[in-house]
Amino acid sequence: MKPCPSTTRQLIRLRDRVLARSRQIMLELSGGDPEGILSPRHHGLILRRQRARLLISRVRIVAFVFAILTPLWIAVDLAVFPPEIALPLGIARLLTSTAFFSLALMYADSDRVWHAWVALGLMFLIPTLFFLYSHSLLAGTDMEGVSAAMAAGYAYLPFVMLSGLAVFPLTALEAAVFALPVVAAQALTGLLGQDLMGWSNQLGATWLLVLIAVVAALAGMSQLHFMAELVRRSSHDALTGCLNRASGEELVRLHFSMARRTGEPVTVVFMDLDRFKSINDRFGHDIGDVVLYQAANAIREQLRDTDTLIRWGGEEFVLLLPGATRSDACRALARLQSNGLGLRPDGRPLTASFGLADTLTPGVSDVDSLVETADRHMYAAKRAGGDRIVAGLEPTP
Ligand SMILES: Nc1nc2c(ncn2[C@@H]2O[C@H](COP(=O)(O)OP(=O)(O)OP(=O)(O)O)[C@@H](O)[C@H]2O)c(=O)[nH]1
Repeated sequence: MKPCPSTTRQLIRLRDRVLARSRQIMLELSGGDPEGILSPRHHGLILRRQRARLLISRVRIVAFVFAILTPLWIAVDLAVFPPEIALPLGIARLLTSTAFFSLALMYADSDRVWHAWVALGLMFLIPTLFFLYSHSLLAGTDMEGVSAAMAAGYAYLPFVMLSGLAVFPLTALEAAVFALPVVAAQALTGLLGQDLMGWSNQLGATWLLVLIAVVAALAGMSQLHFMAELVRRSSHDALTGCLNRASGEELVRLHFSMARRTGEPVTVVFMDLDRFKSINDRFGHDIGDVVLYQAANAIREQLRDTDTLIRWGGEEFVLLLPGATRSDACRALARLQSNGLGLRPDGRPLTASFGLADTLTPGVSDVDSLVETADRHMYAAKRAGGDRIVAGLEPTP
């Protein structure tokens, strides 16, 4: 007996709702980012590069502002201090300003982590040296009234410096490393008897400085946490939890340049699910989404921790296999094919067409040609009927 068409439609609608809800629950449980699709190593890599870029740009802005502000105070020094103090202080200010200007020009387009650390180190070193010099100059002289007040102002420079820690997204350890020399310089002036505040205030001032450093470091840490979350969200595809195309492309470029430097191979696999449109057409878009999600999961489970799955767009994915030649990748993909990518809603196996290229493939000279070659091979697999791997290694018929 043939089932009544309206009952069939109702059953399909019910199944759609159940599957859509289960997909939603799965995504909610995983926070939209099923753990492991993107290894922490890769997420860390992108975050580190973006943070380094941000740190360097902030250092350069702050350095530029201080390069302008530092010499402006020369007029005040000349007005309140005697020439034997105001003149060397003025020269120190000009040197400090020049150092800040140089820092503002450094590492313009860099996203290297060690560049960011060097820039931050200089950012704190330059005013610390100025503080130590100005302090030793002013501490040896007897001053009263406005001059004494202005001289005491120099003693507060470390407080300004350490509150500036809050501007930078840093870990607790990094904040401690940058804050420690400043606290040490401030304590040193007290130990050497050069305190402009008087002994009674010096200890309390050092303690206050540490507290300010801790609070500023907490602000920097919360910035870092916020940034990590933003990077995670902006770099992932919400449906499958894979890296999205923009971040994926960045990672492919990064691995390509590392492979060029080290001579290690890296393989890019273009993968396109076969006849995916017919799933949407027959069973609806929500079921199509579930199939996509399950396929991404199936691939993830079979990847190594160092491999990355990127959703390139629609039902097209890119697999990035660092350290693998095309032959290695073919073996991994053959395993993937035999274990399967999940089922189509009608119960038949879901298949895909794979196109490969590695850094040793003839004609691959840059990252664009690497991706284009893999894409071309994938289309060759598609033209040949799908459900196959084309690596450019096959004997020509
Ligand atoms: N459900 C769902 N479908 C999507 C999504 N992104 C793209 N698609 C669909 O994927 C289908 C891709 O269709 P085609 O490019 O014709 O590819 P195909 O049907 O897989 O055919 P072959 O690639 O030749 O095997 C289209 O129906 C798109 O609407 C998505 O996020 N969810």
